[in-house]
Amino acid sequence: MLYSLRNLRKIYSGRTVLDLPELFIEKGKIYGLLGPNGSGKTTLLSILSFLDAPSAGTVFFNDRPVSFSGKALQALRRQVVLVDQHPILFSTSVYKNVEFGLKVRKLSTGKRRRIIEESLDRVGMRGFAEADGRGLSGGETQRVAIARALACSPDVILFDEPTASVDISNQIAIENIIRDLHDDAGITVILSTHNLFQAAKLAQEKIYLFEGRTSQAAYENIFSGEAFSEGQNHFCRISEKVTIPIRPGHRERIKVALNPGSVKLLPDTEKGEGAGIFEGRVIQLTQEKKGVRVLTDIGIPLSILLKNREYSLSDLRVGNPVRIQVFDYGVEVI
Ligand SMILES: Nc1ncnc2c1ncn2[C@@H]1O[C@H](COP(=O)(O)OP(=O)(O)OP(=O)(O)O)[C@@H](O)[C@H]1O
Repeated sequence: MLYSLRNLRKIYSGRTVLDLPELFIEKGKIYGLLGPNGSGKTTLLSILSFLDAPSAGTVFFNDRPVSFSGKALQALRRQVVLVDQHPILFSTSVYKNVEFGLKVRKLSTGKRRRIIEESLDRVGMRGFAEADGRGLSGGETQRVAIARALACSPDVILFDEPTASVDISNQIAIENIIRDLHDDAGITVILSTHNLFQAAKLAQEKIYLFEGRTSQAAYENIFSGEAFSEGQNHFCRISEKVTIPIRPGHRERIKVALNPGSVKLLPDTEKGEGAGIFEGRVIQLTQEKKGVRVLTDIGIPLSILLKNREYSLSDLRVGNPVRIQVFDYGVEVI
């Protein structure tokens, strides 16, 4: 087994944010790590990449217990690399950015050149070798960060939301790169994503996290909140600004899943406030098989699925304002 996690916990200021009695990850597969904001995906990735130690429990890597200190950790960090959600490149050429890890390993100039060119080729960025790393778009930066990771010839690459801040064309390119890493180079990939469709497309195995624990269900838009009633109307308060209508019969703290297909897009002209109506911004647009997924920020990140026709009639753009309505029938208490 590549990873076995036993009784693993991460505790921040007395709060348990990760609680995994048992988790196994096999070699040579692509794993999708799914879960709402704050469910512990990034925390788990930083432990799996040996950048952060668990508060309790044991991580076995290739069947050996990992000690999160000392020299052995350096060797493990070469085998496993994490590509951050917002990678930071140095203010120098793309070439030199990729070269950095290789210089540390004291490889000859010729060997370095070959590895850098190969890595940049794999991500389609060889033409950018002399460009300044700081002048690239989000998607290009992400691709260079992948090349930088690849240059270290790791056995495992972890991605934290690899396509969260890139446009659609880069998203497709990055998904293809990830697929090739697995298919051609046999690298084990673990990627966190909010996007169930992306996980379905890329991953052979899925791990669902909710509030730091693994969960079985593939629900989307999962939130916790307080259920309350006002007369005949029933609500769940998810945050200070976001209260959604729910069906009757619930009290106190509940978990809800909002079906992305039953959230309605309201035209700009339809003004007025009401239960379940929210204003926010478009964060990300993704073409999927069944339609277009719109990630919105309405005070909470909410994913909506629009039919292609509905999308083409709208003028949704990343960064633009959006008005939506949530209905009680689209909210499942789980
Ligand atoms: N350094 C830290 N100190 C205190 N709390 C933290 C720290 N890092 C993470 N947390 C908390 O741990 C929980 C899990 O966070 P984490 O970033 O792992 O979630 P996530 O699933 O990656 O979320 P997102 O999708 O928003 O990135 C959150 O409640 C977060 O506030």
